[in-house]
Amino acid sequence: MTGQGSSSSTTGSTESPGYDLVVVANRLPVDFAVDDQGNLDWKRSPGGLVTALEPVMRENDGAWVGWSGAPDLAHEPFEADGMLLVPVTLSASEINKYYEGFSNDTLWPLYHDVIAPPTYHRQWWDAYRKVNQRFAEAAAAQAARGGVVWVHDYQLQLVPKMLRELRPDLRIGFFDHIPFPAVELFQQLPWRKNIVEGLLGADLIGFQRGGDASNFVRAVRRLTDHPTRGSIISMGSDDATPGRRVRAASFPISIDTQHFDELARKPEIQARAKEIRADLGDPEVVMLGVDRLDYTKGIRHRIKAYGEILQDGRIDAANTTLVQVASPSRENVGAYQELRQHVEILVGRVNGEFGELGHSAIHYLHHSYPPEEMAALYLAADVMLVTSLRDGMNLVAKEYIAARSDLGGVLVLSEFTGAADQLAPGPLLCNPHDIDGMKNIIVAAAEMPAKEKRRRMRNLRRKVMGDDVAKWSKSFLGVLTAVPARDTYV
Ligand SMILES: O=P(O)(O)OC[C@H]1O[C@H](O[C@H]2O[C@H](CO)[C@@H](O)[C@H](O)[C@H]2O)[C@H](O)[C@@H](O)[C@@H]1O
Ligand SMILES: O=c1ccn([C@@H]2O[C@H](COP(=O)(O)OP(=O)(O)O)[C@@H](O)[C@H]2O)c(=O)[nH]1
Repeated sequence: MTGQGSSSSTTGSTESPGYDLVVVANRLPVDFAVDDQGNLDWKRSPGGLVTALEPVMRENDGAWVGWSGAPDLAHEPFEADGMLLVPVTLSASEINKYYEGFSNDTLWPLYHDVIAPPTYHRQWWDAYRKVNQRFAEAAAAQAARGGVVWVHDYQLQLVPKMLRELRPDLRIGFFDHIPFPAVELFQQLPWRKNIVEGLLGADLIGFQRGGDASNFVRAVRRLTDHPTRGSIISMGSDDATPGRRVRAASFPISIDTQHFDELARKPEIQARAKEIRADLGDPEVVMLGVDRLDYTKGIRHRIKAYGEILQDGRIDAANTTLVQVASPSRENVGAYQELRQHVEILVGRVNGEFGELGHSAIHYLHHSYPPEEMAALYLAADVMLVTSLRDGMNLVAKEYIAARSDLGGVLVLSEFTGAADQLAPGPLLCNPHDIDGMKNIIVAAAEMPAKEKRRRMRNLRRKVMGDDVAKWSKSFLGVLTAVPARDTYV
């Protein structure tokens, strides 16, 4: 299916067959399922990226290229909610090598400060290249002449260069949702130069934090001969491509703030929050952690600190409860399997020691919840614990703030999140590696007077409520579309 380019769109391309705006991300914004008749069915998946891009996709003539999430699932492009969805098929072996392997067992740990040791396998790299090429070809086939293609995240870092080789007329943006590591760590990667050159195929490379953008520019300086000036990298011309400039800058992502604010004001969500507290036995203090079960999130450090606080008698398990949502994630990757074991042993130990009949010290939930339940959990929680060892942004922290129009609740936030760069001062900042320090902060949060909570939450809401995700996508695309359109078309 081919859309009609529209010259009135914000991406401002010329009339030509194809889509003015093409988003390329590892996952499509839908979940596939087999219906009662055995037919393939899909429903929207409520991810942050969908919310962020939906308004621009609707305003423009948008196509979204991504993987369905299942092996060997071949599906024709189809229309959904005013955009074209273009499924990219991955075999079971490619999921193993490209997604679980290179993306989540090589790049993910390397980019998160080697919290877990990255694994370097040449076969995984081959699969990564091959799959990136497939995504680039799918995007090249959909984009209108002079159109805008926005590539997302570490799974697809080679796509910008591959796409530019196929379609030099395009304006190409890339956004990195996770940290970009210091060059001293990045240099471990045997294919470090290919990754840097892959990204430099873009006109604009966005990062969550200024520090990530600087790390990337340092990697460019160390690993290539491209001249740099501040955040601008000059790419020389060759026979096939004219010279151009690449900009690396920070564009911190946000959430649909209004949606979370409105959800949390609904009487049924407020009633659900009360019900959650009642189900927990109406403790004086409810603490909450919500994370994918990922070793970057500092779940073990948090539970260790909490257990020690109970052990020290600084908080009484009889009137305090920790609810820990640990949603299943990347379950075929060894480091995630090990983490699950460690966390569950730790939870069992703390509960065995400090739980009573009818009252657990920790309520551990290995599930995923819809946004309505998330909003109710946020409202039910006196203290929100975000203790990541490293995190690109952490949207949970922002959602908690957006949900607390009652100005109740305290946010404990790790220094090592992108969110901390934006929100401090306001949250109680912690270093999750410093267990004693974190214990003091958790106790201070639990005991904080209501007046101080209100003052902090008011400040935090001032920062978060005016900075929603539509603003994020508009600001990135604003800079990208300011890049002059190129006439070359192959
Ligand atoms: O697709 P999965 O492998 O199941 O993983 C889920 C997503 O996790 C990562 O999220 C990151 O992006 C967030 C929004 O920018 C940010 O707040 C967070 O700190 C990051 O970890 C990943 O980057 C996505 O590609 C995954 O889809
Ligand atoms: O059971 C769950 C757990 C998490 N989330 C959502 O997943 C996102 C997590 O984003 P974050 O940036 O905090 O971390 P990531 O998992 O992307 O690394 C947030 O929007 C949460 O509301 C959810 O919908 N249900």
